[in-house]
Amino acid sequence: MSLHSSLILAIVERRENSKHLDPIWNKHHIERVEIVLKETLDAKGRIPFYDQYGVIRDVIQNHLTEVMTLLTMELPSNLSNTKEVLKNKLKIFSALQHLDRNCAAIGQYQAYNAEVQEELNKTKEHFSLTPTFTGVMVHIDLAQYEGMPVILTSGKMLDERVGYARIMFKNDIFCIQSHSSVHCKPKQIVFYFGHGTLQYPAILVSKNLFKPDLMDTEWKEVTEHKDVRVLGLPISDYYVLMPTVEREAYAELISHIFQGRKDSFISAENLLASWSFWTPLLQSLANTFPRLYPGGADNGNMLDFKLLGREVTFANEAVVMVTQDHMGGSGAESFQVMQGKYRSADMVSAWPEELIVRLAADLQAAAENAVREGGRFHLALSGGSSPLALFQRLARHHYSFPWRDTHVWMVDERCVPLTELDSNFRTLHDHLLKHVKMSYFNIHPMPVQMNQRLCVEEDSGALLYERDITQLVNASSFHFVLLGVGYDGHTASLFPGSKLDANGNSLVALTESPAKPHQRMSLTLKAINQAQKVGVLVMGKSKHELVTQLSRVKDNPNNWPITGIRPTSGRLVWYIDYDALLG
Ligand SMILES: O=C(O)[C@H](O)[C@@H](O)[C@H](O)[C@H](O)COP(=O)(O)O
Repeated sequence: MSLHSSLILAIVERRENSKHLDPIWNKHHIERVEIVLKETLDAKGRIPFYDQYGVIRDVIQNHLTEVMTLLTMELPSNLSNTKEVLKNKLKIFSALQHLDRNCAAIGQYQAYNAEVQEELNKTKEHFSLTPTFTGVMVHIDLAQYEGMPVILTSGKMLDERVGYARIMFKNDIFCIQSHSSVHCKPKQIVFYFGHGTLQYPAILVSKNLFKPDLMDTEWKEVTEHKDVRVLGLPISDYYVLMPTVEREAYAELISHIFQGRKDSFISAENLLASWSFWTPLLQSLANTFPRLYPGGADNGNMLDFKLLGREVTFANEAVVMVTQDHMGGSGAESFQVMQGKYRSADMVSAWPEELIVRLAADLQAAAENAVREGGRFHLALSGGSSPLALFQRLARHHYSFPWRDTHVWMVDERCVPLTELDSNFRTLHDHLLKHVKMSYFNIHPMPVQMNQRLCVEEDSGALLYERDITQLVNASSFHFVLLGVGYDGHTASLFPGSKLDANGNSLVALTESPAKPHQRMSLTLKAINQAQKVGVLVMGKSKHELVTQLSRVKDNPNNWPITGIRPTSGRLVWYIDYDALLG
């Protein structure tokens, strides 16, 4: 057995050997899990390596992720069956919720940049955005752990060198008077990997939780110890278990972790799963400026972070404020939302984040209005990448959105099974629907798969969808249709060159896309133009050319399908971010 596994197996063994743990190892009892590895050292001398990877790839992606999977995986029937352990760990990987930059707070110790300039021979203008500190919140999409945050934290140049995994349990006892009595105290289990105040590896269980069994001889209870505090509690408040035989492995492993050594027993599959889980977070953080911290005890509480719903932010205002100017942004006017006209319709423009905030607010206002007037809100949503930030915003910030009275329809769909990553419905589901409380009956995916085949005319999927619209939506007029626009001027799945009028009176049609997947189902211009409000969302520098072109062309739906969007009695609003508008 390799070093790494022998340390971590202690965690699994404990889980397995304790009859007390099984019933409380779930979201009902666990408040949160914290997995922490703090270092006091800097990255000096290792910069050519470190600057490419940063704290996430260096520590979080391997060591701390490994601890996380072992703490949360289903226990194998036989611990020495490495295949089963691996299978169970991979199950956790596939249940991890996608991470974006809101899920992490990042920092960089102040001297780091000078070290980079020196070791990489960079000029004084060079600024590295590599984080040397991070706190990340992860959620596991399993019924057992729903809503239970797992927090992974690591950093260089912190106040002490310590590593532990702490399971904090909910305290369901409401203490009225004597707060110092034992049952009012925090309930936690700490797998202490060493260093820090305790110095030796140990498992600590709060006395108000349960008394751990000593079923094996590998662990013994320690009752005599120095008078120290461990994670907020005097050591006398814990049952303390120590390994009986001084397992060299612990000491060695810890020193490997602190030296940043990568060798461990983790299988290639495991490594790949971890790599692909962390990559999107790194990509989304690529332009984020880390908070600078002085290092050591001087950090005070400036790296404390808080969890706000699904977001992680630093708890205190930054001491070193970094303005957008450092990033080449344009400072003061960055928060303004501008109103104007575009193609003789209304236009709202702002920096991406403010634009999404505004669009989400407009959607909520439209929803509340519709529900007030008629008890229902019919919303049709597009695919594509632009609305993702909107979906996330709605899911994370709009708790008073009237989802119960909202019907969600699709503007268009790719002819692939709804579970495929390509499917517009799948994207909508993953980023919005599964995070809000909506009735199944109000969710209307397009029937692209019927009779075990995809988008075949004779199966009449388009007709079926049209019938649903006519039956449920008053005068087949959606309250809000959200569109995107493609580089070739397509909107929904209505592409240049396809005879759009040929759809006549139909509301839904099968169409062909020049790009894969070719077959599509789409609302027609007629269906969209009957809506009460149509929003077109255009984001990103890469759309600037298109926005300029569209501002010049006349309405010509056959060449530029988006120009066919002219709501008959409704209102059209363009939501264009500054990147797309100004380039
Ligand atoms: O299924 C789709 O792809 C669409 O509904 C499509 O009309 C989309 O809105 C545009 O192609 C813009 O896509 P982006 O937002 O990814 O640029």
